[in-house]
Amino acid sequence: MSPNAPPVLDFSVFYGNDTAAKAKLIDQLRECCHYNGFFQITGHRVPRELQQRVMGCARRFFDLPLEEKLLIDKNRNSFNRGYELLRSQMLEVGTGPELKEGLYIGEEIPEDHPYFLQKKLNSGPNQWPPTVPDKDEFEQTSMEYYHAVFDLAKNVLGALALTLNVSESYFDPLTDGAVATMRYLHYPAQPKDAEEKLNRGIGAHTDFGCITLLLQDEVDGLQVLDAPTGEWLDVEPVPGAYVVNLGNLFMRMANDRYKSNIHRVINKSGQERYSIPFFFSGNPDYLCECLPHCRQPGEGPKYPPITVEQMVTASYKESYGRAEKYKQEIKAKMEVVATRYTLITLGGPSLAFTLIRSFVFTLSETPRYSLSKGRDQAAVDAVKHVARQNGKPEPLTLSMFQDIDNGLDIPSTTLSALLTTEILRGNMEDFTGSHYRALVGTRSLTRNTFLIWGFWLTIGIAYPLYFNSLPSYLATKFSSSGSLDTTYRNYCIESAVGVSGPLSAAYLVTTFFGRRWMMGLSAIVTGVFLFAYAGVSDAAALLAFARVTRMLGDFDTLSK
Ligand SMILES: O=C(O)CCC(=O)C(=O)O
Ligand SMILES: [Fe+2]
Repeated sequence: MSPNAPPVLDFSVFYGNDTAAKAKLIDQLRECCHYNGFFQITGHRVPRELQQRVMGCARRFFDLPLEEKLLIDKNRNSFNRGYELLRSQMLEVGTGPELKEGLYIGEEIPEDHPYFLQKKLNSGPNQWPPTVPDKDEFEQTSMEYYHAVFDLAKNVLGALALTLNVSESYFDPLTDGAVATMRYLHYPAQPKDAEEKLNRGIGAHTDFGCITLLLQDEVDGLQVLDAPTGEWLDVEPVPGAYVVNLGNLFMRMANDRYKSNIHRVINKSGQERYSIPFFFSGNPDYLCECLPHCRQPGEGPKYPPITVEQMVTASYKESYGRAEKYKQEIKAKMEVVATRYTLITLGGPSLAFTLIRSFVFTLSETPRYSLSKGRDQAAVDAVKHVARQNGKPEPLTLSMFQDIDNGLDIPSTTLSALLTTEILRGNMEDFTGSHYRALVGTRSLTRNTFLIWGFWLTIGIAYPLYFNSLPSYLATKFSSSGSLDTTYRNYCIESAVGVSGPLSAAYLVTTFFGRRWMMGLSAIVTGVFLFAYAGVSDAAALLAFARVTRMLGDFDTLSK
């Protein structure tokens, strides 16, 4: 064992009459508290046989199938009792959720107990596993052990009082009615090649409460940070010993003179590891103030008074919140991957169909477009082509168009392409008053007109609601990273950029490419972008790609 590793001290002298030996123990404890707040004790009064029995309980519980352990899921109550799933907690920033599962047990607080009624810290009935073998023995051993370690914690606090040169009973107001939690912990054997940083049994942390008494099995993994050297020291398991460490609450009361030290667990042993920490918080209403002899004359306390309950609750919130946030981030990343796969699945076939449509099948320009360009023969050919494809007679001929032109007395010069202004004028003629009057010409026409307008109005409202509100609702409901503002900002940008799609399409179809090639080209570019979209990894690039594909989509629609 490295010389700085927490020393193993014989606590039995605390109970004996050898004052010199007791004074020496107190000095050693004081030194440990100043150094890093960690030490191990043997010679306490918790029987070895009870320790072995309780370790057996821990193993028995964790051997249960997951669904049976989940019957007493800790998330079902607010008083910190029950089963905690693997990877629920995350104490160290920058690591993954922790590779440990736990069972939280505390004093049996029935629902008519004042602590339960007043919703005091971690106070409520225990959640016992209904299917654990030897259930009665399980509950009885767990509580017997809890009370034995509770008493030991009081003794250790008595000894710590002596290190501060106050009476052994100094902490009685803290220990009377104290709340404590013990955890059965199981660290599954970590895969050999697992990345250490992401596979902590417990990430580097300090304990929240007053003091912790930890029973380890024979598998090592606990390490304490040696502040002066920055080295991680192994806290080797000593059969029957308790690893005692001070928590943040004690350090605060001691005005930082005594240390609550950083520690962690990495189970590299290749074996299952079990441990049972006992976290002694104290009476929830106890006001933690600066302890005597923890400041120089004239020196003020570093921290204002705080109750045990306030302090411990805040620490819990912080560490569980971190694990939750991490999981949300992973979820968001998974969503990006899922989007990629969706786009590849959709973009691939659409690109293939575009290529087939452009190069395998002969696609004619639409007759209406050809006519507007004065290409009557092309219009006739297109209609014939469609008829032929469908095995129908081909009734349309060029002379039919010429007859119509002659009948309308249109001079042959206008058979050439129409000017854009002429097309526009022609289109505007549709908007004369007589056309609108016809819409309400009879009762049934009026009814039908208003019904149709009503339908389109509803569709017009439903469309943006569906495309904008639903995704934004989903984005904010299921992802912590997306905010409503961001989602709407993105839609505004997308829609504004999208306007350029129809405008450029309106111009480009009048150029040399015509409608057919512009449609084909835009479909190809859309397909290429959909593929490229799939490779995007950050939010800004995703937004940019969404805008371009939306613009191309509008382009495509208008060209049709
Ligand atoms: O399991 C261990 O050895 C340490 C547990 C611990 O540090 C904790 O639960 O806070
Ligand atoms: Fe700890």
